[in-house]
Amino acid sequence: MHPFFEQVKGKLIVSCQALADEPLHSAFIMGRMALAAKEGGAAAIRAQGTDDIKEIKKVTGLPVIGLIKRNYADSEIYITSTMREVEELLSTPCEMIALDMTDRLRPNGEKVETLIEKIHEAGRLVLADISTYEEGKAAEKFGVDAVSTTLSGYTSYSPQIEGPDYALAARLSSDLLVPAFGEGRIHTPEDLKRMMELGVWSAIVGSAITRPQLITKDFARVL
Ligand SMILES: CC(=O)N[C@H](C=O)[C@@H](O)[C@H](O)[C@H](O)COP(=O)(O)O
Repeated sequence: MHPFFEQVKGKLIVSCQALADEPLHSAFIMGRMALAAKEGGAAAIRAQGTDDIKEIKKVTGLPVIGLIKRNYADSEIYITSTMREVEELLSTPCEMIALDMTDRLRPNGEKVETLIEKIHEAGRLVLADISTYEEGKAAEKFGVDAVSTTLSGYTSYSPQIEGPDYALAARLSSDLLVPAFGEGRIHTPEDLKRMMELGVWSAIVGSAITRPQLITKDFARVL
């Protein structure tokens, strides 16, 4: 097994992302955010964009799951959609690349197999971001190294629930041979604990730690 998996087993992975329309959009700030996450006990970082990934690696030295969010007119897929994003990510030192592996058409009709092959040839790991159990099973067949519940609630056909998709995480953890990560709407330490107790390999927390505009909103809405 790749050392990455030993490093993150039973641990917290923190997603440090701020897109161009978010207040903290800046590689410098994401580097500092990731350093704070490291000080707090994060075992790895999930990050968006080549500048952020390079800065986070330099500042923290932690393992990084890289992705690029980019919208295309002919597809709903936006997380590492095409070979263009894969090649950009391969220019960074990230250990693992997260790919949308939902059952939806990719831009330009590109095939996910080609992307997986390219990533593996470069000696990196593939994380499948999925929204349903069936997509997780299919991703495993495609030869990915791990799956994450990232997109549950973000495809039209997955359950639209407020909290984390514990049921999906539990099912994937018990049925798949590859590690399953719990991700998406883990808002509190209690949520994280429950997710881990379901048997996930590790869990990824983003907004509740690294999107202060959303954290503030949560406080402000009770007033
Ligand atoms: C759906 C989507 O695009 N999720 C993105 C995936 O990279 C990120 O915006 C999330 O922050 C990440 O998945 C962690 O989830 P949460 O922020 O809920 O803890």
